[in-house]
Amino acid sequence: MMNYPAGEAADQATARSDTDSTTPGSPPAHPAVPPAAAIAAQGLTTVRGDRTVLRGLDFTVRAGRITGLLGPSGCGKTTLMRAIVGTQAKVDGTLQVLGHPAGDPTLRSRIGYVTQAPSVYDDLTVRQNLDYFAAVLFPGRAHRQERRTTVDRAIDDVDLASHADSLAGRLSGGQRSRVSLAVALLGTPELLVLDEPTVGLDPVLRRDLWNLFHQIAADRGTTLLVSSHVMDEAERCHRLLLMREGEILADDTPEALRHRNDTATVEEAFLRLVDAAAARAAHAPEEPRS
Ligand SMILES: Nc1ncnc2c1ncn2[C@@H]1O[C@H](COP(=O)(O)OP(=O)(O)OP(=O)(O)O)[C@@H](O)[C@H]1O
Repeated sequence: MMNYPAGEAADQATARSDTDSTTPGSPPAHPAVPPAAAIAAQGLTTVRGDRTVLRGLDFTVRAGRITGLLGPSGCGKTTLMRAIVGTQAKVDGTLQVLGHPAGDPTLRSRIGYVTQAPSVYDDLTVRQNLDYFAAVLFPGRAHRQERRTTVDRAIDDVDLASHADSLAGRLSGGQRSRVSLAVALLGTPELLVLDEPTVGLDPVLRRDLWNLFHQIAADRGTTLLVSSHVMDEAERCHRLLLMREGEILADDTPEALRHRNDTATVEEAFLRLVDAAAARAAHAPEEPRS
């Protein structure tokens, strides 16, 4: 894998510049120049089957930053990501992505989406998989050199040069996930939506992938929205959206979350916010939950 600068120092430096907050109860800060929003949601509600999975979400995701979408299994992270990339039905409210309504056809080439299940062809090699998707993105003989350069770069990005000629079906789970990520990187998307990209990876690979995410954000100006239910990954993000049961509990930097909740870790801050939300719900009038 490419040799990336230490992620955490870079995170802390950039996190310090993201000091405003939309967590309920916190004083609003007013930066001189409001940061651009890559994603803006208002009243975002989604029903799946007979359940309301997202419940009136209001949030923004900043351009050029890494935003972690964290919360327990089943809280609605994948559903929210599907809404953002335009593959989720029954989405109500307002959801603007890169200045367009989510799902707008012009967004297709501007967003890279990596689902939890790797979407690769097992009977093709790593390079053949990437060649195939590159041919869709950059068709024709005129783009031959561009295809080759882009495929080489994507393979290098995810540290699979030594497996470029291996069949995808013979790779480990983590390696197949990285092929999926390489596919998403081919078109140099402005927004990368990554659904639990580090699940099942060993600590060294997880660190290397997070360094890659920071490199992509810093060098290419890409906005990354990365879901995880592993709270220690929270510290690697510039900003966090903490979710629980279809609601956003906090939208802030890791540092501000720890500070405001007077905790040593984001995980403890999250648990405090969960307890506070449960206490509020216990005192609120009964509402029907579908
Ligand atoms: N196809 C579906 N039909 C009906 N309900 C669904 C469907 N897919 C997911 N759900 C429900 O939507 C809720 C949110 O699921 P979602 O996959 O968005 O959660 P998640 O936070 O991504 O979970 P995980 O971390 O386990 O991937 C869950 O209660 C789930 O049961």
